Amino acid sequence: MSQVACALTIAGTDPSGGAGIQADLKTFQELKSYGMSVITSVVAQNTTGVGAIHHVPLDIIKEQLDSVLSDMPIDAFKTGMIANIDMMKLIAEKITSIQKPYIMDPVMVATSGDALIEEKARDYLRENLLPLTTLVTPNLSEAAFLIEEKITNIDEMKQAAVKIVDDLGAGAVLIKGGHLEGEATDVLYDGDSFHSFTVKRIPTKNTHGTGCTYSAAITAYLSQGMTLYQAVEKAKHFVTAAIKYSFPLGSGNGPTNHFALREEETVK
Ligand SMILES: Nc1ncnc2c1ncn2[C@@H]1O[C@H](COP(=O)(O)OP(=O)(O)OP(=O)(O)O)[C@@H](O)[C@H]1O
Ligand SMILES: Cc1ncc(COP(=O)(O)O)c(N)n1
Repeated sequence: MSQVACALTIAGTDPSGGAGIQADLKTFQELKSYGMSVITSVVAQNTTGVGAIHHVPLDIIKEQLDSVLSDMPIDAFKTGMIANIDMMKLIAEKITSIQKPYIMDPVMVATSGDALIEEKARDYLRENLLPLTTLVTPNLSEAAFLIEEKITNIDEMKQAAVKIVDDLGAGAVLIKGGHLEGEATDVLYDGDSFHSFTVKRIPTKNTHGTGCTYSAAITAYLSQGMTLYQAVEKAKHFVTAAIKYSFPLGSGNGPTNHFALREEETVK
């Protein structure tokens, strides 16, 4: 590692600051990794939903990747929104040279329900990008899409986890249970053993960007050399605090609070 741990995100944007690249960079900064970003799509969105999407031209995505990869150290990286097959092909080709932990947030729809990737790109993602991952972090509906079966409880989350790693070829999987009833339980499976991470559900509608923030926190901690288990454990703590201290900003689902660890310090 260089003087500072370096983390890269390859994803779409959120001008309202709660999700996408903006959430990733805030999280990297807050957790003390040096943050870098390659933008795939410029998304006009806020807490209420998505207005419009401009896909960055492929040659400019390539130039961004080349600029970072040819000059900067990378200790871990993540992908978020990758809207279509052409972008996925390019990114798959470029990231194979990185040889560092790769965390994929298989973003498909925003909290608001708006689609963020083309339907036919989902199969490409499963078949071509998933096998390159160190960790994939689907929510319940993304995991259900990956295995083509419904998931309605923790046992089914575990069965899905085994399929995603053993059959589909992910390095490891963290299935997020934020959309289940009751406690917020996530299941980590690394091909060997299971770990569950459970917190009491926080009563809030301000969950815009939780998935992005969580996977960015895991990426930051992995960039600092932690084991997968340690990184997920600490990231779960971070995202839970970010939800607990979330901001009631905007008129839809407000953003999580990336200063949350500082809030915890002040109430100690
Ligand atoms: N109300 C809540 N209280 C506590 N933890 C929560 C709550 N909602 C979600 N989580 C946790 O937040 C993390 C993100 O999970 P979630 O399943 O919501 O992912 P996501 O669907 O990708 O995110 P988003 O809801 O932003 O689209 C997980 O650790 C989940 O358990
Ligand atoms: C550019 C971009 N990427 C991802 C999400 C998903 O956000 P969430 O974490 O709320 O599901 C989003 N709304 N916008």
